[in-house]
Amino acid sequence: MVLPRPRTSDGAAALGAIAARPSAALLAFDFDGTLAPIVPDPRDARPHPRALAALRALAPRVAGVAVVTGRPAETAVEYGGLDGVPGIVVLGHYGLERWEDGGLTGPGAVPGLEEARAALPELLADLGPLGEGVHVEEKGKAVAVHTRRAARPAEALDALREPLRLLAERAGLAVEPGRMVIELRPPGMDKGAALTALADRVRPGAVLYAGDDLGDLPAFAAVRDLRTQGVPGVTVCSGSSEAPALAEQADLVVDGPEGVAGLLEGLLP
Ligand SMILES: O=P(O)(O)OC[C@H]1O[C@H](O[C@H]2O[C@H](CO)[C@@H](O)[C@H](O)[C@H]2O)[C@H](O)[C@@H](O)[C@@H]1O
Repeated sequence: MVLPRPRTSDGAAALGAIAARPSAALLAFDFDGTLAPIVPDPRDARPHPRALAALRALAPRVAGVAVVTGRPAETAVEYGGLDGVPGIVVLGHYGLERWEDGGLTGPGAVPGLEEARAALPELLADLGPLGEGVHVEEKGKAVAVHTRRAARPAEALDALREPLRLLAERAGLAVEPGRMVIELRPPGMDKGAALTALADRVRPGAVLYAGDDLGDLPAFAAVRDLRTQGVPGVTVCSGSSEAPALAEQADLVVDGPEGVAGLLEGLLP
């Protein structure tokens, strides 16, 4: 398989370094929209079969493989079949949780979440007909309000922004906007801090991070920061029409999870 060519010289140098010496590379991926194609019901999300197969094959050859996701870590492990990827680390809830070798670590109850949960039914009812099809994903340590299945998903999302911002402020939670979703989650962690901590542990010779959504921007910034410390890094956008801001900041844009699968296959011997 041929490797795609990043459009930046930094990205090209990093991908070249990874291909030349995979044993020193840290490869990290977002789950939904990057490894797993976007589907209407979050419970149906599963990795692209070729991406998962390539990840399994690459894992023993690299310094580290990680999934950094807004999902609870155990949900990503279950939906992704990630316990079949040797040595993988799964950082859930934007890095608050860590799953490794079958063990999970993370914080306990989240202050303010109960208050947010209790307020959601009335807040959604206030949307009127625009709210039909809007649904709440219960994530244990966060709640996500999804509009993908509404008749007018983008309009419903826009109508929810301010009420959810105010609710999060009252409850002391962070607002995480995404692809037809707004999440209320614990503050104080993001994918950038999660990736930085992981890189501190792995001490890679080069890093690749692939994502598809706004929540991945801090991880892109972490890759750029690693570059300033002399660690080559490449940011990859799993492209879609829903998150143009991410494509603008990526060294390499590929065509969704299928493109991510092709990239991983290109790294295989
Ligand atoms: O960090 P990620 O792994 O990308 O998780 C972010 C959110 O992804 C999920 O929602 C997205 O994928 C769903 C399934 O394809 C889709 O229906 C939804 O519209 C997308 O926003 C997940 O349900 C959320 O909990 C994650 O926070």
